[in-house]
Amino acid sequence: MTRPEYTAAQDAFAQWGVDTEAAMERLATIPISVHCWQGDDVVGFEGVTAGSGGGIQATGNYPGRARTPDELRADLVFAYANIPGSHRLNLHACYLDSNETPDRDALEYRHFASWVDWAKENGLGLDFNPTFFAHPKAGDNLTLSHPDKGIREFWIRHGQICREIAAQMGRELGSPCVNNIWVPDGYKDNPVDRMAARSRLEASLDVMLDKRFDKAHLLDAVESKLFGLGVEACTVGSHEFYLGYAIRKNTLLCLDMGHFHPTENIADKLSSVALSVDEILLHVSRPMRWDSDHVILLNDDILAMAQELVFGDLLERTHIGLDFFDATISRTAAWVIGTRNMQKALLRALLQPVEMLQAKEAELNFSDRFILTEELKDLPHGAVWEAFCERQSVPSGKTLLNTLNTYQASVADRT
Ligand SMILES: C[C@H](O)[C@H](O)[C@@H](O)C(=O)CO
Ligand SMILES: [Mn+2]
Repeated sequence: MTRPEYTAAQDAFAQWGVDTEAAMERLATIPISVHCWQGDDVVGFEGVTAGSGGGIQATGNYPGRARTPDELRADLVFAYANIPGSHRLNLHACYLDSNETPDRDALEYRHFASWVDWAKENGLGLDFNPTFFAHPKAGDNLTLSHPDKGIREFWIRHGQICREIAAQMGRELGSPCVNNIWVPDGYKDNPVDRMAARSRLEASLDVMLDKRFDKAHLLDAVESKLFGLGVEACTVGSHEFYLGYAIRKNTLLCLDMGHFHPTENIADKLSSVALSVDEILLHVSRPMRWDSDHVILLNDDILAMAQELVFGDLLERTHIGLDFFDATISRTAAWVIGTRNMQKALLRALLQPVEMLQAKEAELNFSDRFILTEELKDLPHGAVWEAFCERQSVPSGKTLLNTLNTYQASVADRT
């Protein structure tokens, strides 16, 4: 039954020429790649306790951390049931599901086969990431750019294996698997040979990415970063490095919202990058003073990002992934609320009278553009979101609060 609040909202938006039905239909088709690592504080299932390393760190000791693949999958099933639409799972190589303990250069598809079966059962797509951190051979915060050829070759092999695994995942699921490459490589203090380090990274990537795969199965992405804990002076894979690399090698470019100077506007980068690369991967995140990976809020940064995707007609060639991890709150709540915030931002963007706004700007009528953008903020977006959740059979408001708390209570005794 249609609620009167939705009917009123539909009329309010129609007065601006906006079709709420079309907006909801479009939103339902946008997959979000939910990151596995929010569920267990980036620990993984290798059975070693190396810690996340590489300058990334989950902080907090909230009860309920998933300790096994089965626990993580149960938590994910719960999370997806409370997120409207059909989505993807973004898996890291350190999340293998096996009784064996292969090193990173000995991983095989079969170590991840259970994830693929589970993804099939749950109608999910899979994305993948080689894990270049939390390993003795990454102890110097140098991997693909390490001066030691043996260490570079170890990580190249890991990267090659991960591409094979990702391609097979894509093949099995009939949906291209985005395999994202992020390396922590960098220097705490000012290096004196940046050129050598970057040349080594480039050469390693070239070898790793040499084999061609069908794009229907595998999409390679490279992720840049400004700095991390312990690599404050120089990150080898900087934004300029990877922007150039992605253009030259025709890979996706991954823009992580926490990987730039805190005053930079990441939404502003989308249109610039999209003119030179075919497809973009986003790691939607929330940095606070540094790459702190806070759970995303429905804030101006996220709204601006969603607006650029919609206004710039970039949804078809942008893969929306999430990258946050908070261990001070319920991890399943973090997944659900964070993912829904991304969707709410997209819905708000889809509910804008884009052509009207763009026409005002083209006429240089900045006063009208200003008046409109501010007045439109008062439209009843919430009623459309409620209707969307209802149609997708997921709860909202107090029911969602209770659902999240009940599940959290059921996992709180994990030690
Ligand atoms: C776990 C992820 O690979 C990692 O967060 C990476 O994407 C990143 O953003 C590192 O800062
Ligand atoms: Mn990231």
